[in-house]
Amino acid sequence: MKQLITVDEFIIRKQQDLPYATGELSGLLRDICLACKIISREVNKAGLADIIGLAGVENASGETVQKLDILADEILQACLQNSGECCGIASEEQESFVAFENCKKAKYVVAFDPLDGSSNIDVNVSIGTIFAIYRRNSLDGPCTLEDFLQDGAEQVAAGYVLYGSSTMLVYTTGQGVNGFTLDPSIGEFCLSHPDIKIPESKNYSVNQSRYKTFPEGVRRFIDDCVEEDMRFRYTGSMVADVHRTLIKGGIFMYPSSPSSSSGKLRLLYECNPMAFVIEQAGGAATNGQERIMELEIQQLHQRTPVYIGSKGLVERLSEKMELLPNF
Ligand SMILES: O=P(O)(O)OC[C@H]1O[C@](O)(COP(=O)(O)O)[C@@H](O)[C@@H]1O
Ligand SMILES: [Mg+2]
Ligand SMILES: [Mg+2]
Repeated sequence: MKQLITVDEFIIRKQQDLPYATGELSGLLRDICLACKIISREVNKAGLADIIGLAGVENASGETVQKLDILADEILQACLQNSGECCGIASEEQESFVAFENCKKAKYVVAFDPLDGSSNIDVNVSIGTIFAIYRRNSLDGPCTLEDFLQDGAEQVAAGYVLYGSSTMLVYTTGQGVNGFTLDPSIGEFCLSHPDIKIPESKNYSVNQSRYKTFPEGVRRFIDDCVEEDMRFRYTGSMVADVHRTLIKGGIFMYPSSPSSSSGKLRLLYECNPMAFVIEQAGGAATNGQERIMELEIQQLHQRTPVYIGSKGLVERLSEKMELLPNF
């Protein structure tokens, strides 16, 4: 029988490679895994329970919130608050960050998109959770806004859980990327994709229906993709689109438009964590001019255009954007 390595076992082994590590980050990663297993269970039976549909409110980004967005947000917050390793959280579904009174001495803060791709919930297309972990600037008192407003390059760990044909955890602590598939019969994430490297390939992923609104450089790049018979794929869930890009290679794009000069996706809990994963797998992530993980962040829900994937394609796109005026 093939030897199973659970994510807990994997984290413990990695921990032994770092003699100075105290186990707090490992504990935090395990708490995120627990929360995502609970979310996965809820997602799988969502059609049977009364949790599909609109929550009747808008979030800080002005987007419609679904009942499952709120449930996932509550599950993550509860698991992290109970963990003792997390000093506070920032979430897509909450206007401001939450400082945990019971864990003022904890070293880490976590930013997350509790449920990504929520427009796909009611049609059974893959959705996910994205998370980013930062070390606090100072351990005095409760966490502050500045603890969350750090460059993506300061991330200590980041990753996502994809609720797809199987549930999968993919994460990095800055030493490569590993993927774990949830075995529902034993309730454990087991190592299935060790040391993931993103290949170069001819796949592109973008919301084509917005083509006319894209900057000219992006339009010409997409024209080349069509000309070269590249494979087009787009689900409308960033987690699913970036995961496919990670495994099969290619580029995922969410450009700016005249009505939204910063695009749609959020830097803190969508673009930075995905950029960390993709870069650690050998790929690249840019806003068209600068590396995503070096962008200055001033607000929790700040948006950015994003072009992310295989290095060669991201470089080609950046060159096109440099040559052509923005609009
Ligand atoms: O419908 P559009 O404009 O293509 O946007 C799709 C994008 O919006 C998102 O759904 C935004 O994320 P949320 O569902 O977490 O708000 C991404 O997952 C996805 O890439
Ligand atoms: Mg999202
Ligand atoms: Mg979301």
